[in-house]
Amino acid sequence: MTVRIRAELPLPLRFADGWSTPARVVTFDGLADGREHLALRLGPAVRRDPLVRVHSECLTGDVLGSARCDCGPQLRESVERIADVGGYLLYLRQEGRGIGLYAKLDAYALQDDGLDTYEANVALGYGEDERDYTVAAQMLEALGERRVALLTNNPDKAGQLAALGIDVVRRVPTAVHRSASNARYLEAKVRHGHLVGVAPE
Ligand SMILES: Nc1nc2c(ncn2[C@@H]2O[C@H](COP(=O)(O)OP(=O)(O)OP(=O)(O)O)[C@@H](O)[C@H]2O)c(=O)[nH]1
Ligand SMILES: [Zn+2]
Repeated sequence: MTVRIRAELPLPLRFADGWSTPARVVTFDGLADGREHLALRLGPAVRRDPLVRVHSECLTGDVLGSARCDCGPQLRESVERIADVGGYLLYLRQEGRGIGLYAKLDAYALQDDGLDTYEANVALGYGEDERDYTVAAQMLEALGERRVALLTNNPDKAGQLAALGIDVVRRVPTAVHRSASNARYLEAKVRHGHLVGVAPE
């Protein structure tokens, strides 16, 4: 089934500190997994290579302000940077690197006993990272954007999108949002190939 835009409408954003930006939210029909993924269209319209952030849902970090990860600050940084130059934020409903919210919280309990974020997933019987970016590629195609600059430190995300037919012309690193509470989480990401704090070559 071809993926099509279902609706697009204004969704002005205002954050707790008062920073605000106009935005448009886009919904889709026909996405591969039938879940309610969203795109936000932000900033000026650009003719080539929009800046795109593919953000996986993290209820604890994005909504509640959990300091165990860097998702909340990355989401805010992404919205601001895309609003500056023009592009999209794709908000994918694959919580906990695809294992779900309760399983992620089970994994947190194991992390408190000494496992890292990836080992904890495996101890629970899941893959280290179960995310699949098929729906992100489908959303970009429906938006008419096959060439993008991708805001990420995660080479797997860029690699999966490229394998799905999206031309990632540039990787744009995100800032490092380090704190005492998320330091071990970020170190585990680096051990698994994330380019945290590394500029693209
Ligand atoms: N299973 C699991 N998922 C986590 C944990 N901490 C954060 N997540 C999830 O990880 C996802 C965010 O992925 P990250 O690896 O932080 O970042 P990324 O999006 O792959 O990489 P960047 O694009 O560079 O930010 C969200 O779905 C979070 O819910 C954890 O300890 N265990
Ligand atoms: Zn998080």
